[in-house]
Amino acid sequence: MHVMKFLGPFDLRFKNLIFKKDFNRKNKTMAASTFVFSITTLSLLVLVLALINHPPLAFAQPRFSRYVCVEYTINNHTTDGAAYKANLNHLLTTLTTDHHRLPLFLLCLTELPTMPLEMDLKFPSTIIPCFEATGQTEEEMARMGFMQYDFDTIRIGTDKFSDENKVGEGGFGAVYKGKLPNGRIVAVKRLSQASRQGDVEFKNEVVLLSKLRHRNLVKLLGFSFKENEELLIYEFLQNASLQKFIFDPLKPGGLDWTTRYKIIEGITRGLVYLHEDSRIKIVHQNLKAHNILLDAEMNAKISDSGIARLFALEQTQDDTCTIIGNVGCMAPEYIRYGHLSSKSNVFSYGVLVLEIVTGHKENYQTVSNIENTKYPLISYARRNWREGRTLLNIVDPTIEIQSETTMNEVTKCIHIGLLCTQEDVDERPKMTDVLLMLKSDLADFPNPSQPSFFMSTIS
Ligand SMILES: Nc1ncnc2c1ncn2[C@@H]1O[C@H](COP(=O)(O)OP(=O)(O)OP(=O)(O)O)[C@@H](O)[C@H]1O
Repeated sequence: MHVMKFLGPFDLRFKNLIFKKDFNRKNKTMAASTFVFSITTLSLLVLVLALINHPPLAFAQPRFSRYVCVEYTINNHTTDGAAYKANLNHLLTTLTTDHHRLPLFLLCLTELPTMPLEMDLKFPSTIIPCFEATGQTEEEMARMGFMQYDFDTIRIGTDKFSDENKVGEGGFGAVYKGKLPNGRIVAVKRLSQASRQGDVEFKNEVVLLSKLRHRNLVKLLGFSFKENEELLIYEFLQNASLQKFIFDPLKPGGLDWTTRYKIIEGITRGLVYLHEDSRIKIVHQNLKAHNILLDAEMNAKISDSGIARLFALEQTQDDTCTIIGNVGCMAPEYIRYGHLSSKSNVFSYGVLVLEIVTGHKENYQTVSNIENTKYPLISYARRNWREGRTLLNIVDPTIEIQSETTMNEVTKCIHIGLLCTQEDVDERPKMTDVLLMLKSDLADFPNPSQPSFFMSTIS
């Protein structure tokens, strides 16, 4: 018998599985019946199936607390069925031979596209672990320097969530500047009604999110909840959000090129971490200038990473994902089919880079039908690029291009922006490629293709 010690944390819950029929959880020897569920990510599916199909696993973590009898059959193979099977086999081998490699393997699985799958589960056959909410001990949390704060302490620290302390309001709720008893200044996000879920689930998700740690992500310091209230406590960023600097007409010339380039590099590194290096892979659901916060030294930090997970319980079976708040610039495949992947993030990143270089906001519009979404900024940049016009047509006039280095960096960033906003998802670079491009010679860059949605927008 294999005894597996799961080193976790794995992004695995049954919360993404929506059972159409209820079953008697107490009865461990259920009569055969069929359950259909949808699942939002293939990696989750693969691991769930691996677990389902692998009875001899025993788990050290308390989260695997119940056992049910399951045998599965897959009814609905899509075009990704082969990849799924190969990965499942690989995963099973990995599980049985070298569990230390599992986290890496999971990262590789998550490169597969997000897709809803329908499956039938048939009961009973073998005993398998069925996991519930992740149990994180107070000790583990303390080790991470992560805190559950007393609600009244935070309420007092924000002067009862006073208007004077309110620094902004987004789709997830209002944000307040606050002070902890140790004197540390923090930002407190008071989650709106829509985010509510069970206390345990909320805590588990937040603990998971707190493990996202990178110098280009806004640090989640802790959380607090009481009755109907849920709070997230973040490090406070003195310079608030990037959009104020690049779009605010009252701040003309607020950002020189060196600072803009540093911000672009920071966003790139933050996304590389989220997509490839973090223990849980995160596709940012709403990448936009509002969600890039700046510290006192104008270092960029991506905010709201993974926060949509807190709302995921409210997904319906048909949703591939739920967007909350004012959306940034969405990729065409997301608008058309609801497909969200790391490559949709690459698209939004490309838009962000073009916005930083041009100082103009991408006011994309969906005219008459979603096939006809127009991206005026991308179209404008692309047209100028194709026709070989001078950089000055594209670049924010407040940027002084005095040296060859600046000229090179600006040109590179426009080129990267155009590559990232290609319509074909496969043609867009990965964020690791983008990071390399920022360091390499322009001559090595491929030419951006001419996608159809831009054609329809060129007058
Ligand atoms: N950690 C923080 N430090 C300082 N200010 C912050 C912090 N987090 C948010 N803010 C301020 O609060 C504003 C609202 O932030 P929030 O992330 O809630 O919404 P948003 O990004 O504007 O919109 P959405 O929720 O739709 O993404 C930000 O624009 C910023 O000015």
